[in-house]
Amino acid sequence: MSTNQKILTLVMVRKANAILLGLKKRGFGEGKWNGFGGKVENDETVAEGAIRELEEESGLVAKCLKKVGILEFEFVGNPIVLEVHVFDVLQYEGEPVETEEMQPQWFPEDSVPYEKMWPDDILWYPLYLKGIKFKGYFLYQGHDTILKYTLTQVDHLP
Ligand SMILES: Nc1[nH]c(=O)nc2c1ncn2[C@H]1C[C@H](O)[C@@H](COP(=O)(O)OP(=O)(O)OP(=O)(O)O)O1
Repeated sequence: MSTNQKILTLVMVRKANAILLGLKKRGFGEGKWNGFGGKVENDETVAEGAIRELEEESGLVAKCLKKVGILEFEFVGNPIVLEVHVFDVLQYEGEPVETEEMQPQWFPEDSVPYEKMWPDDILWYPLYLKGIKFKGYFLYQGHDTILKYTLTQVDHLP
């Protein structure tokens, strides 16, 4: 891993035809609805980081996770590349609770609040919701404008 790369997790929870999102109350992406997650610590695997962040931010304990995508984000003028590993939670325990970082809420899958989310979400959520694995790259100017991107379906993820 290059020193300019940061590994992050993004954990998606679904039930029936609804998806659980959290309104980020502070930090990176504040004010946006998003899945749960954050930075992977040095002493944990990416999957362990995903499980830890999900519990910290939503109160849910993931029992079974599947990696569904990898997204890379670059911001003009910033040498750091964010590598976000996206997981689907296949099984979990508990009920979502509001935490210091996130206010969780279920959304029907046909009413995802894309206008209040990262602008890349409307591009890759349709693949995610259909169960298609994906890899993406997005170059941002600020937090609202995507200058260019690539998004591809993949059969396998590392
Ligand atoms: N463009 C993007 N689209 C998206 O859907 N999720 C993104 C995204 N860029 C980052 N994320 C996700 C990854 C991760 O789950 C979260 C950022 O988590 P972080 O823990 O880094 O944020 P914080 O600034 O709150 O970190 P701390 O300083 O550790 O509290 O946002």
